[in-house]
Amino acid sequence: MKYISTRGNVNKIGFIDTVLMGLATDGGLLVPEQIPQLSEEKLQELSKLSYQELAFEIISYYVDGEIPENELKELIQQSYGTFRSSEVTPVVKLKDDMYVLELFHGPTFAFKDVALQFLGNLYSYIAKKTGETINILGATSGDTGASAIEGVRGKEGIRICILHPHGRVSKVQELQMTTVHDESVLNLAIEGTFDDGQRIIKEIFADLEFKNKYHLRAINSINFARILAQTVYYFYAYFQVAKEKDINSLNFSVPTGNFGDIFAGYLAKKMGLPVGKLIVATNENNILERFIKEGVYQPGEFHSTYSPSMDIQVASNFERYLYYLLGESSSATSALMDQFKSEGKITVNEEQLRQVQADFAAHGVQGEECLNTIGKYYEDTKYLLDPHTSCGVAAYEACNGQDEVCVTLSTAHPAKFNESIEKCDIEQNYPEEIKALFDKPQYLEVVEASNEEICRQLEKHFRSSLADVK
Ligand SMILES: N[C@@H](CCOP(=O)(O)O)C(=O)O
Repeated sequence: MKYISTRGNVNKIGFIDTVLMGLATDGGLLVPEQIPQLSEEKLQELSKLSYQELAFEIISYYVDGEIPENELKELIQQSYGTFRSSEVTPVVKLKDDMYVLELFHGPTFAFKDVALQFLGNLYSYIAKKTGETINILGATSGDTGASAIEGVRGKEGIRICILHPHGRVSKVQELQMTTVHDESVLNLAIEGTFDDGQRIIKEIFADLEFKNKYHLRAINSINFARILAQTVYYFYAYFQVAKEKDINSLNFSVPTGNFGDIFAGYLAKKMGLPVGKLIVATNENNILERFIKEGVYQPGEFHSTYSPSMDIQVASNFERYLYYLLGESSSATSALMDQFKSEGKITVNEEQLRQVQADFAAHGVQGEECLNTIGKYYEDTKYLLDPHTSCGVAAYEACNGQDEVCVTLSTAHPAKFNESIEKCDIEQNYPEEIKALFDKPQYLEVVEASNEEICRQLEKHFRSSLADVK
């Protein structure tokens, strides 16, 4: 298994180099040269496995022997041993035709833990094996930050810097990131939006001299390892639903911001999992909904919403999908990404739009609809949705067809978004870990959202790594 760039200007590399490269050096995203195809018999076999066993099987296709089997198994056990549910990502039935895939049983109560517990351990493994210096740079709209920090804190030889948009994440999200008192962790609250942070880190990664000097590594879903670990739970959910229902295919409704989570579902489908519709649920920041409905990918006005983790205009993983939409043509992908840079939009032709609509359905959820859905499901089922999951459920209601069965991805625990839940007049019980955050001091720096300022901060934080250069 080798990896190539969506823009075609990176020599083929293996799995560990892919993890270390993060953003491809030509500015594109790394993808597997060929996607493994699983037969029906293989799927049958996989359906009998525990989450950890399944993760091992799926991940092995992509690691392709670069990590010895027993060590990969150990990495996976370590990563999911921190989850509060023995099933890791349990499936809960809410309606006859709708299940919720609970992805929030990890240490920071968000779906990001599923991949970032694994990636944190993987980075630590690579650091130990190869002596590579791991200085992580990431951007968050709320959930990735805490999850990434939790995934690597206390691990020898790893430092991390996370950018979050100042005042635009929920209080719990902010506390989860900023109450970690560890000299290897730097939290920068930027005066701007998540898109500013994501643009800045991508520009810094593209400055290869700076990236190499400070050994910068990616933790966001630009890193293919993130997508890979997230693919596992689509398989797991499918197998759990298939155990109790006779299904030929299964829809998934996915709260979507950076397009990484839903792209993992797209990858599972390409591997042969019988996925029906992949439903993109957005909030008022609906660039993806507009693209799927109209074929034009163009950022709109930024909105602060009840689901802050999805307050994203430019979705990182969109380029990975574009590459497949364009028949795996790196020259066509580069041309469209160049056009996006110069004109600020991408328009696909009618035939391509038909393909997009065969791959995805979409629904943009407005604030009121998000809160009403939380209220309605709480009243009807006593199940409390967080505002992101609520967007997913509202999108299932809008897009799931008759006789179709859907799994909605529950991306976070409602306790992370008390501001929104309180608006629904619902009182919730907070997990002890979250309650405890409110008594802790915070460590963060509020900084201007400029490349110069962020580089200055990184030089300070990662300075000692210069001595470690191999
Ligand atoms: N929604 C994310 C934004 C970053 O996305 P990622 O999947 O690329 O890490 C967040 O909560 O931070």
